[in-house]
Formats: sequence, structure tokens, C-alpha cells
Amino acid sequence: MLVTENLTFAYTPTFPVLRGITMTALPGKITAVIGPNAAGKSTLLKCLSHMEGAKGIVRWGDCIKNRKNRAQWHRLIGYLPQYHDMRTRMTAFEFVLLGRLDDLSWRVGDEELDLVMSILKKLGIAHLATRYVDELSGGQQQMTSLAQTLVSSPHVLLLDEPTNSLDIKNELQMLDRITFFTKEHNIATVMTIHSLSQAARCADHVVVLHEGRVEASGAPEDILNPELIRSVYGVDTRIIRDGPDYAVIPRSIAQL
Ligand SMILES: Nc1ncnc2c1ncn2[C@@H]1O[C@H](COP(=O)(O)OP(=O)(O)OP(=O)(O)O)[C@@H](O)[C@H]1O
Repeated sequence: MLVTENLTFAYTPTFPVLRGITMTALPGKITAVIGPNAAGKSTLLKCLSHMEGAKGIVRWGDCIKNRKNRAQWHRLIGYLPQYHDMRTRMTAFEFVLLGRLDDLSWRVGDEELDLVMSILKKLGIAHLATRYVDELSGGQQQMTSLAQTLVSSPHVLLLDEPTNSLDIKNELQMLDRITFFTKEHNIATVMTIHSLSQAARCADHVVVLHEGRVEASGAPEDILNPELIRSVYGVDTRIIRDGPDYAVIPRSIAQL
């Protein structure tokens, strides 16, 4: 289980961005981190990855993240940032293979090549294998980056707005594949996402961040209600639930 206890972080001393975050993310489950712009969602993922150090505790089982075990921590984590630079003359296959860099020697074995191809197939992008990544569309680049993140077989998957720039079909496909890998490989997935409807649809657990604090957390159906959304986002909404379908419909800016 990924655990954070009282996680506190500031880019500049006078402006704390994360203020005592305590949360857990279970293997085989998707934890969606939601909240308004600038709430601290991306910063939280950076602090869970090897990128930023923070006060408080981040641990995976008995392994507590610290400066000395950066390499070990790096191997546990697959991190897909919000923005990734794909301006490189490399095929999608080569780009994904780079995700195995820690395990590659001077010769790339058949096992590595098969693994890359199998991930591309499972993500439905095998047809992109020989295309240059700098010539792919935003959505295709997003999928290719996810493949690179998954190919290192992480225990924890940190996805920062993975559905950014995807059309509705690819958004569904992306979320379904994230769900598949999370369950199939028993990964603890933590994902930031702006669509409350999609968060409700695919997450097992939701953490609501507001001004760097956890405002609420729990199963989507237990916590995503118009009162909470009004107080966190300042928007009046209507929620429609019909079997597995869950839609959060924004109606107007709330008069607070
Ligand atoms: N590198 C940085 N240096 C200084 N301040 C930063 C830096 N990155 C983010 N911030 C600030 O930290 C706060 C939280 O930013 P963060 O990107 O974590 O929010 P977010 O919830 O992911 O927002 P969004 O939904 O807009 O992506 C914001 O006030 C932002 O301006």
C-alpha cells in the first residue's frame, strides 16, 4: 500500500502548496485525485515520485522514501507527467523501450523487445511502433508515454491528467486500459483528473484536494455530492446516477 502521512511541501518558503496530506492508495485500485486548478494535485504526484522531496512520510510497505533510496524508489514508481516533451527523432517502439533503461545492457534481449510489443498491443497502439513520436498526434503521444511508463512494471503508477487532449473515445479507452493494467498487475494507481464524471466512473477511491489540503476522501458515490462540489469548486451541479453511470453536470457558478 502507498501511504503518505502529513505530507507538507512548498516551492517557496512563504507559500505552502501541500498542507499535511494523509492518504493511502491500494494495490489493484485506482485513486483519483481531484480538485480545482492550483489545488496542488500535480505537486502531490511529484512528491510521491522521485522528483520532489517533502516533509512528512511517503512509504510503500516498509520502504520509506528518502534521499538515500532515490534509485530504489524510482524503480517502484511509474510517473506520467502532465506535460512531456516528445520532440525527439525516435520511433514509438524505441521511445517505449527507453522505459526499460535501468534494465538494459549493451544488447537488448528478445524478452525486452517482446515486452515492449506486448504493452503496445495491450494499449492498442502496436500500429504506431515504427512511427516517429514527434510526428504523432497529442493523443497518440499520450498513449505512447503511458506505454513507456508501464514497461518498467511499476508497483505504483502516478498519472497526471492522462486523459488530457483525448477525444471521448480515446478518453474512455485510456481509462479502461489504465483500469485493466491496475487490476491485472495489481498496481496502486494514483491519477489526477478534472472530469468528475470520469473520476466517479473509474476510480475506486477519490481524494479531493482544496488549497493543498484533503477536503474529503472515500468511494466516489459516498463523497461526490453537490454540497462538496459547491464548496470546493464554487459551482452548482446536478448529479445523475443510473446504474453504473454517474454524471456530474455543471449548472452555474455558485452564489457563495
Ligand atoms: N515549479 C513551481 N514553482 C513555484 N510554484 C509552483 C511550481 N509548480 C507549481 N507551483 C504552484 O503550486 C500551486 C499548485 O500547483 P499544481 O500544479 O500542483 O496544481 P494543480 O492542482 O495540479 O493545478 P492544475 O489543475 O491547474 O494542473 C500553484 O499555486 C502553482 O502556481
